[in-house]
Amino acid sequence: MQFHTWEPAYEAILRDFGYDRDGDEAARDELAALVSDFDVSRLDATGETVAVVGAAPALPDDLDAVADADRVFAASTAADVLRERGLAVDVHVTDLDKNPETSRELAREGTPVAAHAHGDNRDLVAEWVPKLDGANVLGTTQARPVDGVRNFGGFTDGDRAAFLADAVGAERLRFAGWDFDDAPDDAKRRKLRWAARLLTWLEDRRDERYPILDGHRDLDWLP
Ligand SMILES: Nc1ncnc2c1ncn2[C@@H]1O[C@H](COP(=O)(O)OP(=O)(O)OP(=O)(O)O)[C@@H](O)[C@H]1O
Ligand SMILES: Nc1nc2c(c(=O)[nH]1)N=C(CO)CN2
Repeated sequence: MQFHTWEPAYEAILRDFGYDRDGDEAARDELAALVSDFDVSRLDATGETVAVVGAAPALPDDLDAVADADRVFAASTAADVLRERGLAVDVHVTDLDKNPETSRELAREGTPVAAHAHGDNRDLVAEWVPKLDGANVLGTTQARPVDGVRNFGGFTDGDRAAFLADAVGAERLRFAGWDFDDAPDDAKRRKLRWAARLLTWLEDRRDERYPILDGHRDLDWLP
């Protein structure tokens, strides 16, 4: 997704949460100093079904879509649930705030880690990105992309995984581990609300219907 297409969504998110754009840009620049260019063609999913795996509490009972998929893009702690059950992770999408040791292990094994920098995880980026095998790190930002730091669209780890799958040519997206009604607190609920909005936008752009969005579709925020 071109940044000018993403930017209205980004600005709506900045407004809603009161995030500081300068903070996101500073985080992006710090990440850019730590990563090298990642060859995104390594993730090519043309013609494939990608499972976009979120970390809803019911994920362990929702693994059929994962087993059926050609590739698995796992968000944050969803990667741990999959690995505990012997299921492969093809990309780990994370802002490093929950399971950075898993990111380190995956990158060491050769699995790409899409590591995201924003204004509220700069300390984590500084601490953990240098510990990851740099050959397997794809730096991402929600601000304007620079150098090796890319913006495929998306906000939470899970919806960023979906936008990444879209960007690398996935023919079909399947969702596992998503539940917009099962958030532990209000902050998470608000973030999931944006995840639902952004996925509604994605399904609209791709002319698809994702059952996880039933009862949660929202395009009213689009300028
Ligand atoms: N009920 C849910 N609770 C938590 N995450 C969910 C849920 N449903 C879907 N997800 C998706 O799973 C992703 C991973 O969840 P997890 O709680 O491990 O991550 P997180 O590191 O707190 O995510 P983020 O930093 O993006 O908020 C979320 O980013 C979200 O997109
Ligand atoms: N500035 C900022 N950006 C974010 C944040 C956050 O807490 N602050 N959280 C995210 C997903 O949890 C994604 N992006």
